[in-house]
Amino acid sequence: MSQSPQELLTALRAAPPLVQCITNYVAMNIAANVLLAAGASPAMVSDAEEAGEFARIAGALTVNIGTLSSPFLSGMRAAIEGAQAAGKPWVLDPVACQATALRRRTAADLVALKPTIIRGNASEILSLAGEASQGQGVDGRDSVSLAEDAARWLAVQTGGVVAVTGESDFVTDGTRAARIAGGSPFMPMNTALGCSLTGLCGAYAAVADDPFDATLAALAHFAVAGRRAHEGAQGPGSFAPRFLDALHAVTPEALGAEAEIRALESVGA
Ligand SMILES: Nc1ncnc2c1ncn2[C@@H]1O[C@H](COP(=O)(O)OP(=O)(O)O)[C@@H](O)[C@H]1O
Ligand SMILES: Cc1ncsc1CCOP(=O)(O)O
Ligand SMILES: [Mg+2]
Repeated sequence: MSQSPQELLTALRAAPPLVQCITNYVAMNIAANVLLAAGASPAMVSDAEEAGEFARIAGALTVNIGTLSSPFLSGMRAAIEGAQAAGKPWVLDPVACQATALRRRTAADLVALKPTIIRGNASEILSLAGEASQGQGVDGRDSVSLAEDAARWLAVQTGGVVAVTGESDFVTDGTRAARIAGGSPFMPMNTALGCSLTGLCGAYAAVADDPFDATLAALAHFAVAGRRAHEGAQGPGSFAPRFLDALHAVTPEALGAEAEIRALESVGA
């Protein structure tokens, strides 16, 4: 039986999950505040000496290659091993994976470890699937619809869930798929909101039975809060605090009522 975003937000607020975020220097503060506002408990723990131990006690792990370096990578590997040993979900954010040989190689190595969820913009998901990508550094430059087949292929390869985000979002586990509408054009003008959404996917995955339901709930929470925050915002600056407030103010009932999730036909059903 699938769990709705309303049920999952109720569960998350009842028992805030501990989410280990190995994320980039740009995102650390923003993502922590986003998770706290939504109702989760973030911890930015990345050193290899403790990352594996921490992953065993966290509800979920998120791994982000935004400011990639050897120490970060060692921490990621230790943490993934710890999460997998403890049966905890882990989420990959392949930031700018199309940009350099190091990023392409690292992202491919991490994908081979079979993340529970991969969340990226369309340019990143295309690149992960070995297709041409127009991404410019960390910014997506391709449409979500162009990356849908790449996402399905990647989901089948990993056995996990793949989320492609942009003006409207797409989620698939290779069999099921859905689109989520909402958000705000000010969101891509605020750095690290994609990274923060990856953290929130981890939070929902920690409380959900099924990572597909968790991903839908996280994306819907962002879409609803983004749409609410857009009202009255003058630009990206005034949007940012409104967005944090909206993440916090959205109740499970409002999430259920305002989420615009459209299920697509199952492949092979
Ligand atoms: N033009 C847009 N309109 C509405 N929401 C958007 C738009 N672009 C991105 N978003 C939202 O911003 C969040 C971050 O997505 P995205 O910008 O694709 O990630 P990244 O920052 O990793 O490139 C997602 O919730 C997504 O739905
Ligand atoms: C600007 C920047 N540079 C390296 S990581 C990063 C943040 C990217 O965040 P997001 O992918 O969520 O926009
Ligand atoms: Mg990103």
